[in-house]
Amino acid sequence: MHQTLASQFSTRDQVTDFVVYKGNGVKGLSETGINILPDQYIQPFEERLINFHVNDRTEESIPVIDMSNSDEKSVSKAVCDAAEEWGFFQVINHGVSMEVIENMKAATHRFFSLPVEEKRKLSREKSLSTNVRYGTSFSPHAEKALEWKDYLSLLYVSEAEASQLWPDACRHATLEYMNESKPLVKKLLQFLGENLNVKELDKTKESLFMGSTRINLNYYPTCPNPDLTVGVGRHSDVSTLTILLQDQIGGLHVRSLTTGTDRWVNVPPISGSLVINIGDAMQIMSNGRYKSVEHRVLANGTNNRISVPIFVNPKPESLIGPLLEVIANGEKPVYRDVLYTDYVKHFFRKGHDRKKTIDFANI
Ligand SMILES: O=C(O)CCC(=O)C(=O)O
Ligand SMILES: [Fe+2]
Repeated sequence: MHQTLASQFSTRDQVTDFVVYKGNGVKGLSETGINILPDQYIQPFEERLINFHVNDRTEESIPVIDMSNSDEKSVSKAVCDAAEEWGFFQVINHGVSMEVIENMKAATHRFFSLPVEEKRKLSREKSLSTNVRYGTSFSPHAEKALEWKDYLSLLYVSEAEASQLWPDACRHATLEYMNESKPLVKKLLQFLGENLNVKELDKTKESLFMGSTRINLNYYPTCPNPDLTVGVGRHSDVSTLTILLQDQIGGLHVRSLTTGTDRWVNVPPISGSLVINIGDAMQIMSNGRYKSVEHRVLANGTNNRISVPIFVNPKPESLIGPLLEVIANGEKPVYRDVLYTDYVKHFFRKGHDRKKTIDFANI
């Protein structure tokens, strides 16, 4: 028989202790069989799904771009158009093998299936490095309401560091997936750059566009009251570009820019595809031409879901602002130059808050 929340935990603090501090995560909480959502996960009314018009018809979603003939002008044009009009698209025939993708998904399940004592070694309190962190929600200390998600976040520094610090359960598959996706990342950045008059992805531009990489393994367990909470709250990414692998469960929603009103579209899972989105750093560098768009993840009442975003970021010490190539023609800059590390700190200081992070770089 399922335990109720009341029989397992008598106070709100006991739930937080079990999930956040003891390292059980929401996965552990879900697996106790609780059938009532604890208070701290109840999102404010305006953040709940009921308030959004979501267009579920698959023909009204983000573009799907076939990368198989990527030398053709039509492909780079489709990428740049999608970056301007949606800020989000899916790619198929992208060059990352199905085997590598399946191994990455299996590795994610393998990591989250580890005993709590193993995962907890990588918690904020215990991890040997800030570059490797297992946690839950987004910033539990800064959030008004918690989010129904656990994660492992890995900042890539070098193969040597990864082989020392990354968990055995997922290290090999994660490195392989990151390496295989690199040509795709470069190609997309080349397309987006050329369209902004950046002639070449030289060393300086590589460091600015893709100087550091973070990969997250996300786990969204089954939730007792999915309508009252979220998997991830509305936010835009702080990356240059994000490459997202999602499984077949679905639940990612993207705000639609084209319809003007507060409309959202569902991103339907397509087997073998990768979801690409523009992040704030790219919106700033393109002086607002490419859009870093709000998205959110629903909690799910019947299934566990996983996703694996690769955040392709500027180097932390990079100064990011509208590119000279963009403003050379007299275009007025709408963002100031900011140190990327300051921008990221600003993002993590608070809970998810829609598109507000980018105001930090407003002129
Ligand atoms: O799980 C997903 O589909 C998206 C996750 C996400 O938006 C993020 O980690 O920034
Ligand atoms: Fe995101």
